Amino acid sequence: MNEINAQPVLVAKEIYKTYQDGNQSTEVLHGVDFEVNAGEAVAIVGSSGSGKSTLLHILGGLDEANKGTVSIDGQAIDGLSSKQLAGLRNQKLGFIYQFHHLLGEFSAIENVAMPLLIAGMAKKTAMQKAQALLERVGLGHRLKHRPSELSGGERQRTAIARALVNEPSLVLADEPTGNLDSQSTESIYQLILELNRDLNTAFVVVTHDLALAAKFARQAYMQDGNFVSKGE
Ligand SMILES: Nc1ncnc2c1ncn2[C@@H]1O[C@H](COP(=O)(O)OP(=O)(O)OP(=O)(O)O)[C@@H](O)[C@H]1O
Repeated sequence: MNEINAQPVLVAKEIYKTYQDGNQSTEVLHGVDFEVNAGEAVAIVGSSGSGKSTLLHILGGLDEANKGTVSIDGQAIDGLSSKQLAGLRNQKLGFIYQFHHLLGEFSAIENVAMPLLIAGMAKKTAMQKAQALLERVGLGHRLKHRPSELSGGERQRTAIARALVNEPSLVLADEPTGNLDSQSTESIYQLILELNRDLNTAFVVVTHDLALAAKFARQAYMQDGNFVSKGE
């Protein structure tokens, strides 16, 4: 890894999160520290309820911590207005969820172009970029298909193309293959790792599957709301 690559793209310090449910409050993250370098591929693993999704939401600015700081590419996200945060998310981050969240009334290429159009890019250029990425994820023959006309694996490939179209520094993925069969799961992980290598985009992927996590350069293990060393 060279000097430039070693810059952190994400720094989270002392993250605490408490959920309030009526009178009952439950602390689910207890002072989590987490750092990701540019171009790194990290898998977060841990048992159900250990706090993986909660942490990922906070890292992506989709949810707020009660305490602690998160910086993306050197910029603190705490204290940003919702408009500034939306702008930062659009520029710096990509998200892939278990469910694809594609817009049903739009084609694959339109779905992928959407973040660029939102960011103000001219439609022709946005569509060209979207097409190039869909070709890169193996969907050059499905550009005009709507989500309902795609297979589960194809929908997730479209969602991956959409997450990458803004050339983010970091992609956050929460169980991106949770709804897919084992063959599609394998090929989606293969694709994620290829894109990580080729585009030098950092990926943080939450999975409960240790065999899939092992394919990543680094594994981070969560247990009861904090990271632990392997085997703890
Ligand atoms: N909105 C909420 N309100 C109250 N408690 C919540 C809320 N969201 C999550 N929790 C609780 O926080 C804890 C951590 O949940 P989280 O979804 O982060 O875990 P996880 O490790 O991602 O689990 P899984 O692998 O099952 O998705 C769980 O005990 C969960 O019940």
